[in-house]
Order: sequence, then C-alpha cells, then structure tokens
Amino acid sequence: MITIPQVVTIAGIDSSGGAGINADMKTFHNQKVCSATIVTGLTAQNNYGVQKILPTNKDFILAQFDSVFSDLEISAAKTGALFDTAQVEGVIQGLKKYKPKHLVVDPVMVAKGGAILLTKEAIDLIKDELLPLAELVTPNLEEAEVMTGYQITDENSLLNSLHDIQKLGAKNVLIKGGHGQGELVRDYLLLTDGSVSTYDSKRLLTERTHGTGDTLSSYITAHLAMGESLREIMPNAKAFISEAISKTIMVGHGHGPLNHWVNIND
Ligand SMILES: Nc1ncnc2c1ncn2[C@@H]1O[C@H](COP(=O)(O)OP(=O)(O)O)[C@@H](O)[C@H]1O
Ligand SMILES: Cc1ncc(COP(=O)(O)OP(=O)(O)O)c(N)n1
Repeated sequence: MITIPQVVTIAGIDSSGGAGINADMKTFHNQKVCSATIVTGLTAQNNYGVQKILPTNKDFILAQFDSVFSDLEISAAKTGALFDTAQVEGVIQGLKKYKPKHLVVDPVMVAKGGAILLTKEAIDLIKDELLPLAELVTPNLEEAEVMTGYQITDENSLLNSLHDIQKLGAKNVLIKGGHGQGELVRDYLLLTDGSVSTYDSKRLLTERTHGTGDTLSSYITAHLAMGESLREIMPNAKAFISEAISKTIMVGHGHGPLNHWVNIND
C-alpha cells in the first residue's frame, strides 16, 4: 500500500487549462500529492484573457466541502480565485468546519489579462475573516497594495506591507515580485518569528507566465502537506517555477501556460 499526502484546492476552473484549479492539479500531480477540488467558479478563459465567469453558489461550495472532507484525509488546503462574497462566505464556513492543518491563501484578484476575479466587497471579507485562518498568504505586489491601502514604491514600503498584512491575521506572508522591475525577481517571506527572508531568481523575459501564482502556491501547499517548513520549501519552489517558465511549451497565444512536466521523473 502506498500512502500519499492529500490536499485540496479551493478555486476556479480555467477553461484553457493554464491557471486556477487546472494549474494547481498539474503542480500537485508533479509533486506527487493527491489533490481534491472544491470549485468556486467556472471561467471561460484563454491565454488572451477571461471572457466569462460563472461563480458556484454557496450551498454547492459547502456540499463539496462535506463530500471531500468526509472521505479524504486532507492535510493541506489552498484557496485561489473566490470571485464574490457568497463564495468567500462558503469557503470561510467550510474551512472553519473542517480546519485543515495547513491553509495557504492565494488572494487572486486580477488575471494577467486584466479581468477582475474578486469583487471589492469580497476583498474586505478575505481581509477580515479568511486571513486569520491562513498559515500563509501569497499576494503579488498589486494584491499587497490593495490589502494595505498604500503603494509599494521601495524596499521600505514593501517591508511595511509584509508586517501590515501579517497584522491582518495571516501567520506568514509571502509577497511575490513577478510584477516588479529589474533583472531579478525577488520574493519576500515574513515568518511568524518576525524574520524576513528574500528569494531571488533571474527574471525570465517572456510573456508566457499564465498561472505562475497558482503554480507557486500549490507547490508550497504540496510541501506543507509533506511536513516541510516554509524555509525549506521556498528555494525549491522558486527553482520549480523558474524551470516551469523557462522550459516553454507552445500552447495557445498571449500569456501562454507553464510547463508542468518539468522534473516529473525525478
Ligand atoms: N518573469 C519571471 N521570471 C521568473 N520568475 C517569475 C517571473 N514572473 C513571476 N515569477 C515567479 O513566479 C511566482 C509568481 O509571481 P507573480 O507573477 O508575482 O504572481 P501572480 O501570478 O500571482 O501575479 C513568484 O515566485 C515569482 O518570483
Ligand atoms: C480561474 C483562475 N484562477 C486564477 C487565475 C489567476 O492565476 P494566477 O496564477 O494568479 O495568475 P495569472 O498569471 O494567470 O494571472 C486565473 N487566471 N484564473
């Protein structure tokens, strides 16, 4: 008998397969954890952008929580696109009921093409009630600015943002630097003990970065389920995302998807 860590992604489906639940499941499979899904919405989406959104209703979200948690031994969960207050409420209720050991909140707000994946009202609910449940929250630079209400213009304001987001209740905070400038992409991690670590990688000059945030947060979730610490996970997570971006697969146009086959036979 083989025992495999079991995780769940609570997020939206991307019809083109590059982001959302689709990217999460490919990453989980790559990292050899077994993934369940709680679908918060469907998107008619491709690498040009998001054409249409159909959120799932709250009762159906709760029904999926009951189905998944009454059967599987879920040791880690992650959230992605949550769309509106009804979906966020359902997710908070489900998480409070089943209390997964590890929770990563990826506060997805806007897709690469500019489509809004979270309403303003829902952002407040996430800040007030979802972040206090999170072991880790993983905003990109714009999401961090929305959460704090001020702009990140330099190292100082970035460090302040890490601490201010932690004050909202998330135990650990990772601000991702993909949308920044310069030759290096720097991610900043603030841990519960107050220490800040930075993780650099070469900025890969490509538009084909659809689903980078989902892939990073699901990689981290998979390794939390395996019992690793964030300090152990982060260097490997950065190496994985760089590989998945650099070994380009030519699928679709615009912001094409990542290569989730990298290192699969290791
Ligand atoms: N062009 C790039 N080259 C290398 N790494 C990148 C690049 N863009 C994003 N990343 C990495 O991908 C992860 C997701 O970052 P980011 O793009 O900021 O998030 P999101 O997809 O949520 O907007 C981070 O670890 C970041 O460092
Ligand atoms: C259904 C769905 N969920 C999330 C996203 C955004 O994915 P993310 O990895 O944060 O970033 P992009 O690089 O794809 O914007 C999405 N597009 N669709």
